[in-house]
Amino acid sequence: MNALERLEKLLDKEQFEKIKAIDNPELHKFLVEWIEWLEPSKVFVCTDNEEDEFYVRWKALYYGEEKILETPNHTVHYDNYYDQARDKANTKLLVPGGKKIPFLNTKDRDEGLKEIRELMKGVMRGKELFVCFFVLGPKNSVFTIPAVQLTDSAYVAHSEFILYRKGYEEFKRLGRSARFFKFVHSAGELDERKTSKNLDKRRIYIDLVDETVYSVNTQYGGNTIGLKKLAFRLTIQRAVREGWLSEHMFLMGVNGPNGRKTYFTGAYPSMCGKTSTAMISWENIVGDDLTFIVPMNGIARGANVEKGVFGIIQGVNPEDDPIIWQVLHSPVEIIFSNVLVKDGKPYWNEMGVPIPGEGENHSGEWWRGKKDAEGNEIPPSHKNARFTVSLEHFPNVDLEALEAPCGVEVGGMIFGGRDKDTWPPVREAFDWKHGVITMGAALESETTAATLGKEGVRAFNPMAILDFMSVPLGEYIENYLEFEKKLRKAPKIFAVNYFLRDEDGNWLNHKLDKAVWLKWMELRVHGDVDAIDTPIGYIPKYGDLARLFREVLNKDYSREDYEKQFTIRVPELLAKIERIEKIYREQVKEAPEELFQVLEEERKRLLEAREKYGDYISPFQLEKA
Ligand SMILES: Nc1nc2c(ncn2[C@@H]2O[C@H](COP(=O)(O)OP(=O)(O)OP(=O)(O)O)[C@@H](O)[C@H]2O)c(=O)[nH]1
Ligand SMILES: O=C([O-])CC(=O)C(=O)O
Ligand SMILES: [Mn+2]
Repeated sequence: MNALERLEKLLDKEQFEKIKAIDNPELHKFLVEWIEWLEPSKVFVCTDNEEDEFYVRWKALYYGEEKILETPNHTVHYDNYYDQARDKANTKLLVPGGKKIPFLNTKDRDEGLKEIRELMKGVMRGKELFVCFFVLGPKNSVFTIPAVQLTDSAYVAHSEFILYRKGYEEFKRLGRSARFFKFVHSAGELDERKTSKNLDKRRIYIDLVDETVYSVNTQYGGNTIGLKKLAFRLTIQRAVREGWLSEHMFLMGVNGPNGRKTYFTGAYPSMCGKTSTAMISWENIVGDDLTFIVPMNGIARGANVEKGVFGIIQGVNPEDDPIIWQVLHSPVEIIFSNVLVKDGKPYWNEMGVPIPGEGENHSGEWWRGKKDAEGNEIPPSHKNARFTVSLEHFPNVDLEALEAPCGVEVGGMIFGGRDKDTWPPVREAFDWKHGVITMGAALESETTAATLGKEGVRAFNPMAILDFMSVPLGEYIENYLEFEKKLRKAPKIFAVNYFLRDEDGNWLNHKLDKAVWLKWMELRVHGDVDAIDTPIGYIPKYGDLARLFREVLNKDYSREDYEKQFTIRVPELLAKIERIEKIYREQVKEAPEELFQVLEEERKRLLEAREKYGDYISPFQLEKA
């Protein structure tokens, strides 16, 4: 019996017809093998029909994975108290022979496949399996990658309908020529709150050979939403093989003088400001998490991989995030996850309005002062609580850019992280190579609640992508350096730091100051303002920033603040070069030789400047020079 014949026996006629309409034997084989193995009691195949999407939304409520909130189209979903973030330890890349690759969590492919298959045998007994088709990137474009998702979580399927473009028709159109990704997910056994129970058997295994990802005994989006961080490992591998970039970056349009619009991408680690930057109300968001950048006719062109936002809700307040606030209070389709709910209304930490002292949250029934099993006080919502919503609902979205089959020209690329004491708030690289190495490859950031484990630890995180890296780092950086050679005009590279603090631990910048840095970078892309030459790149002149603070935020910007923020901190910068060089020499090992040269040049410039001006160099001193 061939795969299609076996499928005909397994599926209802209506569901079978939907599969039969796709002429792809590889797909049929994958489906039949997994459906037989998972043993669901029911299978539903989603086409691009709206009714199928409604069916999934309804099932999320029916099975209790989501609950209705007061505002129409709003629901809440909870993950297990210990399943609130990405599980790095149990996320493994399956590679033949289990080859050790520095900084990557690898496992022998045969062993991994065997283990995951055992964990998944019959795991969907008594459950409904959803077969869903989506695409990464805009449809029918150079960016498009089709993907099929099998999941027994209606919440996961529902999230994907919000976040990705539908792909059933694309699968039909492509037939046998589709080079598609495959995702198999099961939430596993659920407890009475409908959250994954067997967390000790939580596994996320990425098969790089077969471009397939398996995820079991977890529900948290970062571990389960196939097209998000699971697909990301696969697209990084493809990008490096094919010579383009697949990045942990937002994509946004910054509005310059006289109606000019310049597109920027920005790579900051999880929970470090991508969404809050791309959402600035007077600029235009295209994407907030994942961007493909492809060279076309010598121009770097970017596209959002997704069409929705799985964003952090903590700290969203009406003053700093008016647009997100407005969308979260309108009757558009939204899934709130791991927030506090009281009388059908969602609440979250630091929302800028009073929060009830009791309700239901990620820990179950909650009251202020409640402690968890470890004795920690449980806040109203989890730090990594999120909202899931389509971008089309945001008044500041650039829909044309979102759907453009050729993407948009990338004018600038920004790197940044949580750094309390080393980098200034914004600076521009001397050139592509300088930026890629001293800003991208040298990125460090403090760990956050987006992953399980300790927070606030400074960690090496090149290009904000280390958690998702799926090829040896040296190859990844080499691909970046090569990328410039395919371009007539390379994007300018910048670095930002929103998280500088003074000696007492107070932030040196307000959350909205980033809006000013963006305007400055926009002007620099077009050569409209001068800058100060420093050992680590170009920084803004005080006068330009003071004018922009006035224009953009209607604020005074003092010379004292400027001087504090933009002081060149030579000891910290030198120590950082030491750390980074050591990591690449001793741990990464196969890094391109250019990386060491560029770091060495930067060190030399810093040492010379220190001779002349001392350890802490005022930007005013450098401006005069
Ligand atoms: N102090 C300070 N905090 C900020 C600033 N910008 C953002 N944050 C905080 O950083 C946290 C996360 O920011 P997001 O923009 O949602 O993070 P993201 O980079 O989109 O993260 P992922 O979705 O996990 O990839 C929130 O708690 C914000 O309040 C800033 O300029 N200063
Ligand atoms: O993938 C997730 O869990 C959410 C996210 O954007 C990140 O952690 O970078
Ligand atoms: Mn992210």
